[in-house]
Amino acid sequence: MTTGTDLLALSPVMPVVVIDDVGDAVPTARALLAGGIGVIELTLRTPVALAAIERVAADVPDIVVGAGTVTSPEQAKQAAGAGAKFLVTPGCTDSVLDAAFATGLPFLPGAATVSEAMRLAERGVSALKFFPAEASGGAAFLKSIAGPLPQLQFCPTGGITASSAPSYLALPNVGCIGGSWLTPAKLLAARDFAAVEKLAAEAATLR
Ligand SMILES: O=C(O)C(=O)C[C@H](O)[C@H](O)COP(=O)(O)O
Repeated sequence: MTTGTDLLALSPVMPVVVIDDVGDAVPTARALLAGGIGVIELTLRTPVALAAIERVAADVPDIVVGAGTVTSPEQAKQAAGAGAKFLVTPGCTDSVLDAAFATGLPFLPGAATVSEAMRLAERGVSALKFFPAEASGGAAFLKSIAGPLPQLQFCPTGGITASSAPSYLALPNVGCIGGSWLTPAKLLAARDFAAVEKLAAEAATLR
């Protein structure tokens, strides 16, 4: 996997995961993998996120682990150092984009408007995260821009559920969708990894 476009092809759903207890990282990754999802985005929203990436990279080599919520150049560097195989950003600035390019990792920069998407395309990006998807116009927005921007592929994320997923996945410019519904905080707090595996198995058949 070398480009953002390769990243979109890994799975119909990119699980967006918030880890509070670093001990949950490996069992969560194993549960997703057992359910048929071969990719995990660990968000840099908690103090243990980088350690969680390190553990998954070391202990669950069969899942492709990446870092989400990358909002600064330093975080891009740190995530790469921790063993992340890809980066995802909710939006994008020039400095974050430069730092992401510098890691050499595939990455999905976030965009929510046509102009943001065009600016990223000018920088050579062809796979983007569309965030926050539901709040920014949802599937109808992506359908509208497939005509003028046919070269761009998206991973819409934000407010998507198992029931709204098919309307996104049916679009020609959607490579995969992102969502946190496979790993709800409640299930992780209860360490109910069997339930995570079940949600993953359902998500794996979405496309
Ligand atoms: O953390 C990031 O980098 C984000 O951009 C936000 C996440 O992608 C969404 O919070 C996931 O959306 P939900 O599935 O609605 O929970």
